[in-house]
Amino acid sequence: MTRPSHHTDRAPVVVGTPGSFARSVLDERHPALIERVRRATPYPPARQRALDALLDEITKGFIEPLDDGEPGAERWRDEPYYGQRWADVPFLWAESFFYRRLLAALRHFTPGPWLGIDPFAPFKNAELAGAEVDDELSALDRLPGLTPQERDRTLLLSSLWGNRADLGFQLSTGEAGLADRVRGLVVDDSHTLWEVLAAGRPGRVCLVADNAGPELLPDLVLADHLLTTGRATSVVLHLKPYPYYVSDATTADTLVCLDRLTGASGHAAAAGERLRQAVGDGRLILRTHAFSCAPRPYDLMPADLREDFASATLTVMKGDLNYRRLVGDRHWPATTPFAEATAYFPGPVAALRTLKSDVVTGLASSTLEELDAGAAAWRTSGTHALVQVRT
Ligand SMILES: O=P(O)(O)OC[C@@]1(O)O[C@H](CO)[C@@H](O)[C@@H]1O
Repeated sequence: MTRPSHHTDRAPVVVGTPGSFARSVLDERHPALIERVRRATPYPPARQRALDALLDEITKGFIEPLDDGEPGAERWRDEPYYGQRWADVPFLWAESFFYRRLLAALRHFTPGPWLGIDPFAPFKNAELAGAEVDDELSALDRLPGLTPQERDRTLLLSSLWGNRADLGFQLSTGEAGLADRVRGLVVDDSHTLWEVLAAGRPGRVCLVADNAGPELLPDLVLADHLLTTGRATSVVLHLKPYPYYVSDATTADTLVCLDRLTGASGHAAAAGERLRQAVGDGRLILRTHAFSCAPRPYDLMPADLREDFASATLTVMKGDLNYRRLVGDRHWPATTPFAEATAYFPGPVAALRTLKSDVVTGLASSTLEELDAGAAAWRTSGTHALVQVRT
């Protein structure tokens, strides 16, 4: 049985009525994703029929549990939402279970020819192969010309903004929307982030990754920077144990990114070599925990994960989903202090996130007023970002 969240006084975001952001994810992104997945990989008839059934269920039906024979089904057995309409359950739970059902439909966990095949790999690979990535990697050669402070800021912000373009997001906004983003930070606690790292050195940093490819590359370069500047003696990179939310980074994606770095030139290649070495001598630790794909907020994390975060000088949470899980996917007033929403967290924690869903905390009331008076979709369009730190 799951223990209750610390945040039960705040209502969770449910998928809800048409017109809400959460509902658009279920009504538009998930059906579109099923179509993309089936176009990207030639699945056999039985898998195609399983995808048809899933599409039918999410658009017209009620939530069905995983088959008893599905590997890991016991983890999902006691959930309270089976038999309900997809629109009536918490958004966090619905999305997570959708990805688990998609993998079940494709036999991702079943011994046989489709075991371990990542249905999102074609999208992730295409993104990583893009010329834009070459440009971003060669831009790293300008780092030596910067002051140490400018270097810190550049690498932190490139990791932050790397989160703007996850593949799930592109499904409904299109490439054009990505080009003209305004780079607006709604909260910038980056000075506190560097202070926490300076005060805690030599220490271990947990970096909870989000997306693969163009986000993971700057995350890895940041990890290298933390190691080479002595801010971290080791970096624990938390990855997803299986494909999730389209573009989330797995161990396989990390290895591909390391190759992409070492295959480049200049600073990128040197960082790639150092990171390979760091994996080899235990200073860059790749970790996957089942809870990383759980449909739950972090306040319900299991003891071993809590200990991991407690032992770190700083835990850095990347991306929108990690943010939703960190503060609970709940209806917080946007001016609720970030420290209040994350009070349960076992150590200092930082969020690096572009805003791609309704939940936000820690805004100054003047900032909130300004945002509400401007572009309607500032919470969900990825045009804004934040660096928040709780010491
Ligand atoms: O965690 P990420 O990659 O930054 O964002 C995940 C995301 O695209 O998925 C959800 C909707 O599908 C939203 O929370 C968010 O927009």
